[in-house]
Amino acid sequence: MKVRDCLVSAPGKAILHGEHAVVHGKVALAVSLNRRTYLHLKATSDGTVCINLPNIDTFLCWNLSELKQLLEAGQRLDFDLLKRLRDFMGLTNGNLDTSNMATLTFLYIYMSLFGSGELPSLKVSVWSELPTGAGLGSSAAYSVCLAAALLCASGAIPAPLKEWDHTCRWHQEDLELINSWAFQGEMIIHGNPSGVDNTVGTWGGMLRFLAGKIIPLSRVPLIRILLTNTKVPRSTKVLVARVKDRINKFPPIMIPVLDTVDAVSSTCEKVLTEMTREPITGEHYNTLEELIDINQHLLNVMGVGHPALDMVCRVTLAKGLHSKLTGAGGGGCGITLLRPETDSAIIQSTMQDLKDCGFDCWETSIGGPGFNKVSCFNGDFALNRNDEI
Ligand SMILES: Nc1ncnc2c1ncn2[C@@H]1O[C@H](COP(=O)(O)OP(=O)(O)OP(=O)(O)O)[C@@H](O)[C@H]1O
Ligand SMILES: C[C@@](O)(CCO)CC(=O)[O-]
Ligand SMILES: [Mg+2]
Repeated sequence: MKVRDCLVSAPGKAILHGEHAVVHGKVALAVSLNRRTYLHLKATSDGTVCINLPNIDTFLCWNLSELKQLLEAGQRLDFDLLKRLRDFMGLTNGNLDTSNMATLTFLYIYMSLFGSGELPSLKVSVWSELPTGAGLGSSAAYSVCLAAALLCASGAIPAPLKEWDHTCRWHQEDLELINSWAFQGEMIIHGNPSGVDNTVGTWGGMLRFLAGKIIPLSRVPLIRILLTNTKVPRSTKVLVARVKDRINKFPPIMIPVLDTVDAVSSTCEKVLTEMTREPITGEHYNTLEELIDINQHLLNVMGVGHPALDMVCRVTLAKGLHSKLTGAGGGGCGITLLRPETDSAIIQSTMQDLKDCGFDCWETSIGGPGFNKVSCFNGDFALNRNDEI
């Protein structure tokens, strides 16, 4: 089978409000970041499929003949395939570490998309500017890249259309297909994802997400933030399961907490909208800061805080800045709101204080391009061509 070589990329994300609550049907506000994951897919002819995942030290190859034995003719690909793949990889349920989850996700999407025909020989390399497992949607960016590249290589979606300014775009229905396969990747990595992360990874920009419904927030003010990676490792799957256990244990206590987070997200959305319609005032920023503080406490109540995240809040508050965790929590990253008038000397000294705690810290603004097909190669030559090799 002929497959198209391609290079794709997808952005990471930050959640402003609504992490965890979104898994239980509440609103989340999420935004793409200007740090991305990249995937290069190359057709080969040696009868193997190989993955190079340098961020997680994973370099594996399989013979196509071995993989073919896992496919049952005519069968729809589903959790039976997942089970066969787990057995093939020698995995038990408790054995889903970083490398195994990434590998299983790749094999599942690859086998699902190519399983009804001939398995192609190819090499897939993925590298990322996002910290792995730190709350910035690294799993979703990985899944979106896999879905886009493998769908494109399989011919299930066409190569994206070239635009006048040398960028490429897929049609809405192609993006929906990418998003749905990326969601399956997230299911393997997260267990019970809401879909918000893969949706931001696919469409980019800022959006409101509620029970699978996406409302792009096209008019939002540019907001500067600090992102701080505490470097405390954690797994979204474990944290999502922890919150679920707490909800099951204390429904009358936890359900109102989820409702309150929902109200925080909606109030934040309202303020952001106001900020685009009227002159931005200090009062707008005061409200955004209060919402950040409230939500951070609620996330602690859900059991997804961490002493390192408390430290981020304390260190930044000492400089008058407000922070909350972002993503699944339990470690990983926090976001800090920067006011327009915040002096650059304050920002620099806050960043230094955070670095002195052993954290990584960088300034960014939120928004940014969504998913983009970076380029399509024809052999070693032409960029952005639809030709098959
Ligand atoms: N660059 C990458 N290469 C290969 N696998 C990756 C890469 N980035 C992420 N992954 C996969 O995603 C997993 C991390 O997902 P996890 O959902 O726990 O964290 P996250 O997505 O960074 O944070 P959050 O879900 O809170 O935004 C890793 O264990 C790995 O399996
Ligand atoms: C914790 C969570 O709400 C966000 C992780 O970035 C999980 C999800 O929505 O799938
Ligand atoms: Mg994730």
